[in-house]
Amino acid sequence: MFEKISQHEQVVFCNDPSSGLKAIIAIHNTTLGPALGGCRMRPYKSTDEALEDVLRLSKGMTYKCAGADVDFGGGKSVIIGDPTTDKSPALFRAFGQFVDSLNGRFYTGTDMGTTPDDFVHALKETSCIVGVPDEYGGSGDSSVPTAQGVIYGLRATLQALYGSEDLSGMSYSIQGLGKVGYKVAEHLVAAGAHVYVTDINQEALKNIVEQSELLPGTVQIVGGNEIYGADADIFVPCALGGVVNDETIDRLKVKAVVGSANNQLLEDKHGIYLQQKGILYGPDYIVNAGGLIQVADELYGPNRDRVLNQTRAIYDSLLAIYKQSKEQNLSTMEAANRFCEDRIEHRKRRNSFFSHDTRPKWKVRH
Ligand SMILES: NC(=O)C1=CN([C@@H]2O[C@H](COP(=O)(O)OP(=O)(O)OC[C@H]3O[C@@H](n4cnc5c(N)ncnc54)[C@H](O)[C@@H]3O)[C@@H](O)[C@H]2O)C=CC1
Ligand SMILES: O=C(O)CCC(=O)C(=O)O
Repeated sequence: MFEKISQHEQVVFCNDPSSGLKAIIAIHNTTLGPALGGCRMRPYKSTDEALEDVLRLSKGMTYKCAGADVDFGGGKSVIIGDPTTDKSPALFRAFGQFVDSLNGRFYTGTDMGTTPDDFVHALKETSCIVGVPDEYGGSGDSSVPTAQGVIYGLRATLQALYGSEDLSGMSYSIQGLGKVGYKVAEHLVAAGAHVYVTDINQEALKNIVEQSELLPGTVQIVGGNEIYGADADIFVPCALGGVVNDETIDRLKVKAVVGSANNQLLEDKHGIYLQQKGILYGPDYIVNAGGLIQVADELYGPNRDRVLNQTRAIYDSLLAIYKQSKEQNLSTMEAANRFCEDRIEHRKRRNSFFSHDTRPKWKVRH
């Protein structure tokens, strides 16, 4: 086990038989501040699969926090269960108690399979919850700024590819029409684009088709596997991670991959393969940082303008990473990783120079 978690500071297994909660919290690195990251709920096939996911996701959060320049570290949690049948107030309250037991080392909120309303129950047990609805003192649905950030990422990518950031007239293949993917699809169709969409949820597909009838762009539904070969300009993964892999890369006809899904590359080497194939990759943790920016900002007192400005900066960060990758002949993922690792290293030196006990410097509202 220690070999498996060797890059992480702490991993907590949470078991509450009375509510049925089985969860894992992983804290990857707290150099920049207390760990922050959402909670994913999935019917994982095994504990190993859940552990693998939470370890990868929490590491990604360390890089995402560094890339977005927020004073938090990398953490994430997963609940093993089916989000359509296994949710209950008791389950989220039990989860909240485990989060509280970490005494401010870990803050959490929504991710795939969970919604802001779920965390209203957890909030009764701990103040270390972010992204609950406004009426509960939170900053609301973090998928709104995440989707905005994806749109800035798409604009920057079009700018890098074609010298124009105009979204219209282009085509996009979107995988997953959940909280983030749906908003991205809606925005693109409203801009006059053609989108190919796929989801395992038929209701989400029906909704976007109905919505598109009122908008200038068009929507075409494709099968789960067909999305990889869709004749689109940009592939926009907004569901699971690991979708850019040995099998799918050969099928991609797109010029770029830019989406919200965490850990899109099965392994970092797939970023190099994309580069070799002439496909521009927008590193996921740079593109999808909008939600993180909002929930991190919430702890200083929510301010929508501040969040919007910081989310807009995703455009510039991405262009800077594309430039660096070109100049240094690195994949865009390698360029992004270097940028974030430098920031963390720099802060590590400052932390130890001043003191070991200055975090956290904000007061959390109760
Ligand atoms: N919600 C947020 O603010 C953020 C989300 N992300 C990432 O973005 C991705 C999407 O997140 P959310 O929209 O919040 O999740 P969600 O649970 O609201 O939506 C996910 C959607 O993907 C669909 N889906 C699942 N498996 C699929 C498959 N094999 N093929 C096609 N569709 C499939 C689901 O039916 C659902 O509609 C996740 O990887 C998440 O970690 C990243 C940063 C922030
Ligand atoms: O969006 C959130 O609520 C927290 C940030 C996060 O978990 C993520 O960016 O994956």
